[in-house]
Amino acid sequence: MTLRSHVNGNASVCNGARLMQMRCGGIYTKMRRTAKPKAAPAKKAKGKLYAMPEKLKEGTVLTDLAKGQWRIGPSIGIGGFGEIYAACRNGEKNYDAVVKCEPHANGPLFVEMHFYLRNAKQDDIKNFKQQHGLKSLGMPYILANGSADINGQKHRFIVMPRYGSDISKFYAQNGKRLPEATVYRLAIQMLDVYEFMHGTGYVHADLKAANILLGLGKGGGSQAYLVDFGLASHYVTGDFKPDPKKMHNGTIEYTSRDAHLGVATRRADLEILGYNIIEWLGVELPWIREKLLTVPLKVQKAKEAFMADVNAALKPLFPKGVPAPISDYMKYVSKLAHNEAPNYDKCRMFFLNALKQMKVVNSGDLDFKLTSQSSSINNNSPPAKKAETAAALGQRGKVKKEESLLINSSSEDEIISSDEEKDAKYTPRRKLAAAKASPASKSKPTRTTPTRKAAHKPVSASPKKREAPQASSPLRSSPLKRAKVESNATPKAQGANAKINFSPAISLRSRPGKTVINDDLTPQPRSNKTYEFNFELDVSMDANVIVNVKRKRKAQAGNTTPAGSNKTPSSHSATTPKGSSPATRINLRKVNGDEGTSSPALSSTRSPRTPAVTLRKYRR
Ligand SMILES: Nc1ncnc2c1ncn2[C@@H]1O[C@H](COP(=O)(O)OP(=O)(O)OP(=O)(O)O)[C@@H](O)[C@H]1O
Repeated sequence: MTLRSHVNGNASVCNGARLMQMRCGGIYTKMRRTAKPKAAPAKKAKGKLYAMPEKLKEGTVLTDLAKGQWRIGPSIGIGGFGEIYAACRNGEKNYDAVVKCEPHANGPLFVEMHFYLRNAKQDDIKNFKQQHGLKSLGMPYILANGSADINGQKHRFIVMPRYGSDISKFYAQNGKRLPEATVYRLAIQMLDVYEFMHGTGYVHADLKAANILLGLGKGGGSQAYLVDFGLASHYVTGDFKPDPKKMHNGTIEYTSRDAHLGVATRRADLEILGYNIIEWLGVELPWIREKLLTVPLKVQKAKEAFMADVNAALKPLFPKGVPAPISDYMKYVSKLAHNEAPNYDKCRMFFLNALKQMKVVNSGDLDFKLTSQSSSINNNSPPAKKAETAAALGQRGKVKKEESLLINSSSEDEIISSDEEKDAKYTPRRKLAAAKASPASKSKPTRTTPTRKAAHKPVSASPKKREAPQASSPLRSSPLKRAKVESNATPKAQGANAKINFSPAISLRSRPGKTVINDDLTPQPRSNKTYEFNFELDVSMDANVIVNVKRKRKAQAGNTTPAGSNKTPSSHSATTPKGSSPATRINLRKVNGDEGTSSPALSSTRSPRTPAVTLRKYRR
């Protein structure tokens, strides 16, 4: 079906595969419709919290807040909840900008926009480069922003410079590895971006090959840009307080230990970079090799074990010897305190020294061609699988873009906290789907290959350091009630020990390779329909369900039953044991059935009402 939309008076047409939102088992997710031409209405359906943006037709003109006009070109990428278009100033021919457009209610673009507006002004970037003796910096910036009414739906858009291919394409083309020297150069460039960003009080939290784009145009190939600031948040400078609402945010393969606990820290960014560079060297990360990605808690544990003894963890990954910069860097990161400012110069030196030894200059185009020398690094070669041809990749990327992100209602479904506010303006992006496949078999779709333009040559790190300000007014700091899960351990120890673990049977779902955001920026409104079910029954979950999670204070011995509850055998079996830590209580209610009916007379034909199911909190 073809849908007509109107943007600033210009008729536009959208058709074909669109993303639509599905809600299932209390989880909001999206499903991409592929072949069926009979599309659902572009407007979000009643009860759906997310909507993908309306398709912008080529030639559409958007007017930004400063009255600048931007002509939309072809679509060049689809992110989790938005679409990226090439764009140019109206009247010009050079599509050297991109427009990222999302429904107004989507939180991440709001976060990204404000991050750019506040912290990544072109002057700030210029000053940073001057202060640090850098010819270029892989920090994007915003050119314009605005709102547009598209097909009756309010959208937000930002305009940014256009970059080239993302490096996941080269990684996949090379059979899942990058040349060693290029890995080190990328690490240095990303540390530069981190230093700039951390200097503004924010962390990125989602570095991965798919979010690193080469510059566009002549010389652009020497600088990599870190994009997608939808997860940017203020880092903590005080106590380490795990936040259940943000646990496991990021891309599961690379999520840091702190992010698994919902805490934004600078060391977490460095750790994420560490996992990436190890992988770029052709090594399969242990939690990927062991196929743990669908269970975030297992990934979290594996990473904790990994970082607890970096030497021992790296050895088997590099049987011919662990590259010095990798072990030095990972050891350094493992020793950082959660609120400690990293020594970026020191980190860059690990990689610069390695480049020196390899006699590779840290300038000129980044080389993604794998030679026998650059691929001879001592690793396990998990990607012993054949390198994929560019053509095959292009095909695969295409297929992936259209694949269904279908969720099933298994016991791994995410639990949505009932503590969430109802009056929030922005909707968090919960990209949760039943992506069971190993990420090893996945890669990002191939992007449009750029033509080259401006010349930049990066130079090594400079001596000047920029003081990171105190995190005072977090853009995404939660105004919401948070679970108190602090431990008494020291901040550093807390990073490793403080945890809330749900039952493995109710683990948070992850999406290998994809960013997952469980944030509280835009709490989910409650559904009108809730269902009650007995935990021990085989329940079909193909219905809208709200699962309210509440933690209780430590129950007194012999008084673990919620007052007035009709306990079922299942809830008895899950009662908090004497002396255990506060329990997690989950209420499951059904509204459009026999809500409030707990008559024993009905029990022969219906499930008994289960007012509360108490789960035990895991302790180490
Ligand atoms: N400035 C840019 N220039 C060229 N391509 C871009 C640019 N920004 C993004 N892209 C392309 O669009 C894709 C999606 O962009 P981005 O990651 O910012 O979107 P997202 O909705 O936040 O995605 P995600 O699902 O990774 O969170 C990128 O992988 C990249 O290929």
